Amino acid sequence: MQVRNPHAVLTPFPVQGHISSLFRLAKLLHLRGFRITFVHTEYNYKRLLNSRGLKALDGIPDFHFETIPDGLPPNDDVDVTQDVVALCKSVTETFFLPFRELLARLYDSATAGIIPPITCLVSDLSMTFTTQAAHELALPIVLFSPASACSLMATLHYRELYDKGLIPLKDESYWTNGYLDTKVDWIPGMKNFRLKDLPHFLRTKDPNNILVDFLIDMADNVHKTSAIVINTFDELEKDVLNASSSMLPAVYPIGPFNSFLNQSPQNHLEPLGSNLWKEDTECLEWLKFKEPNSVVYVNFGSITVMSREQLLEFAWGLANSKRPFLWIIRPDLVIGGSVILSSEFVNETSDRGLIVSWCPQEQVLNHPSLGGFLTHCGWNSTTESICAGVPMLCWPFFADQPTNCRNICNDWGIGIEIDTNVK
Ligand SMILES: O=c1ccn([C@@H]2O[C@H](COP(=O)(O)OP(=O)(O)O[C@H]3O[C@H](CO)[C@@H](O)[C@H](O)[C@H]3O)[C@@H](O)[C@H]2O)c(=O)[nH]1
Repeated sequence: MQVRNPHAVLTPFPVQGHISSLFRLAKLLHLRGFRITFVHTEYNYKRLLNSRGLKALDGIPDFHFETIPDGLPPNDDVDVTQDVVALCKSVTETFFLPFRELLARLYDSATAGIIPPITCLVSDLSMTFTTQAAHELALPIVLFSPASACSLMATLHYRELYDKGLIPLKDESYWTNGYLDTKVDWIPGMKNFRLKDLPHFLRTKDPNNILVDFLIDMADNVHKTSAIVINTFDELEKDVLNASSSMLPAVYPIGPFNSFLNQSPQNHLEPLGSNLWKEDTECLEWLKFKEPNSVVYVNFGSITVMSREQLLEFAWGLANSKRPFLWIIRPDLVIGGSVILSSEFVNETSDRGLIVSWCPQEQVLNHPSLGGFLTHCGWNSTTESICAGVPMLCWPFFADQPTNCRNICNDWGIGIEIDTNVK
């Protein structure tokens, strides 16, 4: 009898930071002999082809892509992956049916002997509809957390924050009135945390906030699966992982994925990438001419936005640091459109600063010229920086970033936080 490869269907939440890490897990599974079906939204699939070339997703045996619509109105001018609220709403309301249809098609192909039958689904925690589809079709499902164990644990306690009356916030002055300094010392495995250190979605006055409701649904859904994979490792988050063992289904902290991938022979998978923006590789050439450990690398990930004033603060901070810097400014980083930096700034920094719109971040972080990383503390950036041994200067923007920042600066001692008074 012919033995067929196990077949995993992986479904990321359709934003860059979630796609990046699940894609790495897909590659690791493929290296272990799995057939992979990786499910993108139609929109993101088009973006990948645009950024990486039409052939970039073809030709690797047993590594396949499928697409489902994202349910958002077509818009060639606006990047829909940047509107997290709209995406969450659409995930909840529109993704289930096309996903179930896709599984039915894969089932038919497997029955016809064209592909191996689906062994299991591996889905981002945020894609809760996949659990229902798995149960309806009697398929095993494993959930995947692209964020840290600590952020997951905090999110699992959002309902309790409500029950204790700590959220929603009572008034707008929470930024300045010290309320966010309120101690939260009852979440298992998380010592000395304050409200401001928890994933930032709780900073709302709205009792029916879409994102908070979305996260509470996500937390409830966690208990409907048999296993959770987290892109973290025991030594980094021992306390919270220990605490989670009695609260959650089986937890597998099998990260950091980038490190395991880099240790595996994976040249044949090299052409497969997950960056939705086109990478500028010339910055790697530029880095070659810089002193070891000298360059400040500045990157705020794929979703952070900032005001013109904030951008200018960073610009002049970099200019006044007198250090070489590589700064990634996405075209949509600044609210209200791109900013042309003054000729004064350009003259001051042209011999030691390089600005590009997207880079191969892991290669940059591992370059010997890197000295430090000014980061928004996205979990991928955090783990990539840890693996590369690069200290961090932290400017958390939203989501799980305050939690990561707290761990980086207080528990792990590998970064310092920028005190943000500029809004
Ligand atoms: O120029 C760039 C910028 C980013 N990246 C990659 O893109 C990913 C970005 O991920 P992350 O650092 O986690 O930031 P976000 O894109 O902001 O990710 C979202 O998703 C993460 C995982 O859930 C969360 O931790 C973040 O808070 C959330 O904003 C990383 O793998 C980077 O290496 C590049 O390759 N080149």
